[in-house]
Amino acid sequence: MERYYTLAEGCPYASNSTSVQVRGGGGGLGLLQDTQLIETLAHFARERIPERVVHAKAAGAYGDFTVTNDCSDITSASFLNQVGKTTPVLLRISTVGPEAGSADTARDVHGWAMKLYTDEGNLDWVFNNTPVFFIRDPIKFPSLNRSHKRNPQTHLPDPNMFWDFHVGNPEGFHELLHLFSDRGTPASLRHMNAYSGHTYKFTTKDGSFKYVKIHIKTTLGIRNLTKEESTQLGGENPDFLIQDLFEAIEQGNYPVWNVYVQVMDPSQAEKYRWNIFDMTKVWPHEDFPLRKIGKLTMNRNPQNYFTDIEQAAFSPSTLVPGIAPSADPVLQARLFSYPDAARYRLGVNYQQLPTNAAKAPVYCPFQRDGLMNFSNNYGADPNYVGSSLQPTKFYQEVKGIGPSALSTLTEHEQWVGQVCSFQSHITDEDFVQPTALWEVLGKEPGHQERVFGNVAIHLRQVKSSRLRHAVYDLFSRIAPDLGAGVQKATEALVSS
Ligand code: HEM
Repeated sequence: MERYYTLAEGCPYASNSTSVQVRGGGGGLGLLQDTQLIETLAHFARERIPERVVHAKAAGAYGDFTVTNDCSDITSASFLNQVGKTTPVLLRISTVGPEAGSADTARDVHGWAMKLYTDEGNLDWVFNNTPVFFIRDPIKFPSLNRSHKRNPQTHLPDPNMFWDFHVGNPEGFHELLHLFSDRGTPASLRHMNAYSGHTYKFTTKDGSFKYVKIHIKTTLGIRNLTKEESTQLGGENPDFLIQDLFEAIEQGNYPVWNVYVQVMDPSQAEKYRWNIFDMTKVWPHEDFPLRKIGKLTMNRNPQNYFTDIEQAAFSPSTLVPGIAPSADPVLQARLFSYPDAARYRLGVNYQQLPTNAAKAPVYCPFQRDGLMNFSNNYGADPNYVGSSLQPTKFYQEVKGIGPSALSTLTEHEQWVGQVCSFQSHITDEDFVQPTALWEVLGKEPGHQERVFGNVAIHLRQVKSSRLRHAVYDLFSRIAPDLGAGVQKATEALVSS
């Protein structure tokens, strides 16, 4: 049958050329009975949903994760239990601070949110393109982001606020060095890495676990923009990165990443130089080499950006058996914050939206009703857990998993409790890894000099000389030549 337009309830939509009016005297009065006009205006005014408070601007794509190497010795995760096993994936790559309409080539950390639709439920990897973060105490997160966003009076991005926050919270200088290196302006999302940053746990069926950090590395090589290129592209094509990814996939030029883990035994964590719950630190590869587990291929563009990408909700708390959060306080806070954000942004039944719905069977009859519930709402099933009238098993009973090896776990948990008071102290140790990063940048000709200019163009806008000098002092704690180079480049611009 030939298709024709209808209203949302199905009534044929007559035509779009005239609204129903009482005409006379050269004008026309609208009628309440013109449902077509009222519906179209009312729906238009409600088309927008709140944009994400951070990570608003993004590209998205679908693809597959495939296991390439056996890792059943460190995790019981079903999607990882067989070489060659493939899991469908949704990926959303974002900038962090600026709004949805901003230029995606602007200098920023880039978010990497991945939903793996595994056969034991969804797993979200909500990562960044940097292996460390600005803070290690989650209570600072809203202040951090407000300082990167707009001034409450001028409504302008404000470098005074930005550097004021970071001088007051110098644990972020490791991440700042990443941000103001070339890595802060990727030339393409296909040529970019991503990192869990946080320590996670890979668990096995006997209840034992390893600590892991996850690395996703492009097979295409890293490519970055200079500040001149990123500024020019920001003006000429503010959607440059989205377009690059979309067109590459459209042309069958599918980007591929390898996925690795660094693996640490809990006993090693207790003796390690760096606190493994401190997200301003990495585990150097010479201490914990990368172990390959899989590969990721992005091979399908969204059919509809709003339903596939904008309505997607990712959370570090969306986990599957075999992967668990560590005691990193920032990660712990994130486990709460993302579902909370999704309930606000998308509504309480956001898990039912097609892009968020698990492909594995879901049976959650104790979570029902609520606004915009569009499932069958579990019909007549009991709405409380453990009914004897309609008995339902738990995962352990179905899978035959025994009690955990609790003795070692308990001892380790005591250690975990003791080491979690590290957040507010800054010591010289906090500058050791940034110094190592500075030396790595030095191996690439011109990169260190570009960092001077990248910081200077931003820091020059700070009015307070005291604040600018506090920034130079902190960069000097990483490396005297870094502090001096930033100072020289910045002050030259200030006095020009
Ligand atoms: C205390 C620390 C943090 C808090 C409270 C926090 C909170 C949030 C919130 C509220 C959103 C918006 C979610 C939405 O509206 O759907 C978000 C998005 C995001 N965050 Fe965080 N965040 C934190 C740290 C981090 C870290 C350390 C990473 C990376 C390792 C990260 C990666 C992301 C990504 C990739 C997104 C975008 C998700 C998407 O594409 O929908 N965040 N975060």
